Amino acid sequence: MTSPTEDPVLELTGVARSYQSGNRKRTVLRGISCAFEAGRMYAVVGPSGSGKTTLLSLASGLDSPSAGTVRFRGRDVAELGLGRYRNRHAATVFQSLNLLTYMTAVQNITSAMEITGVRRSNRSRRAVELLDLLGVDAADHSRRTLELSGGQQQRVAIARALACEVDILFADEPTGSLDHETADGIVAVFRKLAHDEGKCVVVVTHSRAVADASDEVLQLKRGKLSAR
Ligand SMILES: Nc1ncnc2c1ncn2[C@@H]1O[C@H](COP(=O)(O)OP(=O)(O)OP(=O)(O)O)[C@@H](O)[C@H]1O
Repeated sequence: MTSPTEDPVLELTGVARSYQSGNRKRTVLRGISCAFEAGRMYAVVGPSGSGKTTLLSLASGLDSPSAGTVRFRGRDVAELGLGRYRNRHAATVFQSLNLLTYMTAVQNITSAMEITGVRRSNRSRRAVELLDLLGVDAADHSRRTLELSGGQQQRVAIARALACEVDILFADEPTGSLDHETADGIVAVFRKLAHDEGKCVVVVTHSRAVADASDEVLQLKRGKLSAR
């Protein structure tokens, strides 16, 4: 586990998340403190129900903690605004990918740019650059994503997440539905984004291979972090 450094890109301090169910309160995460740096790939592992996706939701600004703070470059994301944090700094690739399957690979990315404010005249060129970076064949750029393989769809979803210059990329079980070889290709993409592009990559995974390929592993057990 990374201990807080002088300049982490993302830092969680004393983070807890509880859910109210009727008159019962259930604490899913408690006292989570950890720091993430640019240029590194992290895996969040742990048994089913240990709170991995909940942690990802808090770190990525999709949800707010019941206690504690999430800081992006030293600034509380609640103050920054969760929407602004997600649009400008931290993107998430969901298990379901959420691609618009009737659109081409390029169109999926350029439509995401409409929301994030990349200039219209630059969108197609930037989309092609991102698809190239992620190893999507040029012939597949203008195919509807419905017609692409699972591995290629995953690459398009990652490219779309990078549609604006985000610093942090989160992914929830990105290799869960892929065969070993395709999964290895996706892991190589994450490592490249961290090590060559300077992104902070945080992946929730059940895969030992993904954990082994990461620079650091955060192990969750009964809502707490433990060193692996
Ligand atoms: N919105 C919610 N309301 C109530 N309980 C929730 C909510 N979201 C998650 N939980 C509970 O929090 C616990 C942790 O869920 P979470 O999805 O974070 O686990 P996980 O480690 O990602 O599991 P898996 O590996 O199976 O995906 C579970 O018991 C779940 O039922």
